[in-house]
Amino acid sequence: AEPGKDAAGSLPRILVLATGGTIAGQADPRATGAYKSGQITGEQLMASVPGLDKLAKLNAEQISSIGSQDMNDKVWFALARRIQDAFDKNEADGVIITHGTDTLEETAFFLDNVVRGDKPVVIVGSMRPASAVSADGPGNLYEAVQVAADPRSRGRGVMAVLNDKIQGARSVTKTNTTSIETFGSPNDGPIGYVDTAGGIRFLTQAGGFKRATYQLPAGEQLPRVEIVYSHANMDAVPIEDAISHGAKGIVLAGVGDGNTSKSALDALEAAAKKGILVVRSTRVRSGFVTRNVEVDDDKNGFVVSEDLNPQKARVLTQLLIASGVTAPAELQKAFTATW
Ligand SMILES: NC(=O)CC[C@H](N)C(=O)O
Repeated sequence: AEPGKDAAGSLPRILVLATGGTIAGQADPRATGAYKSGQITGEQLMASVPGLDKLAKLNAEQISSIGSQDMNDKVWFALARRIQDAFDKNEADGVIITHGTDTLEETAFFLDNVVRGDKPVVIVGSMRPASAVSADGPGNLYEAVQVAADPRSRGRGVMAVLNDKIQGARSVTKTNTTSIETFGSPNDGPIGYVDTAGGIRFLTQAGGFKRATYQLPAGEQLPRVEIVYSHANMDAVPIEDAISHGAKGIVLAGVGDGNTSKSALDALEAAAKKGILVVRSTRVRSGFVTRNVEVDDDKNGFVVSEDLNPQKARVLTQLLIASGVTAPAELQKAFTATW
């Protein structure tokens, strides 16, 4: 069969779940340079991109209309359940999520850890609103459909598609506040490229690292996990604050290789003794956090985030706490990607 089409020649069925963000944003005519996220629906978005109907049979549903700075557990759970249902009932061959770019990487990583199956899930956004000169949304959406509709995209987990690059949920991160060239994978680069003329070029095999799939916890909320950002002159106050507000886990956005001051370390050690899960990540953009280098993780009962940045380490910490995992070796293993 031709790529993207099954043996009978029918187009792949793509479910588009719209959540809001700049891709659905419009300029506010009263203020130059200002615009509002999430003003147009997924349906309207797709209608604005010529040629999509030749790539796939698209069906859009509106899950929310929010800027992704307001992304929350409720929308995450709704997305995860809808995607799983569509796959389990064979209603769709792939899913596209339209999303704001601010927390796109967190939603991608959350879904990568909870959705079962090998059908493609693509998350897409844009940096410029639909009404801007050279809006990047329509091109990104077209490329997202190309990727979601292609059988070679199976078994690759959740992928972010923006600005001609296909990036894995574990690696992808926003690197520039305003440029359209913002999403990068600092540790391992994109998993592929896509453009309207050349199609898709994957640089990696499908499959990738082994992933556990976590169950969604009952209720509409993940456990409270705080990120504490380290810096010069760091004291214990932010850690004590997190504990007094009921944090079940603390992710350290450490300096360097996940380091922090003596007083902050002492507070983290005390937190771990109380049963709070302490994960050392880093404020540094790239690299891995390594166990037992300057900090005695074995003695303190800490876990290191490896290559996961603080905001993704937070999501995994939440899922692990919700799953009742407490054994240190098992916790550490969950953070380490093995191929
Ligand atoms: N470029 C964007 O998508 C940013 C808009 C908004 N802050 C959001 O994340 O939804």
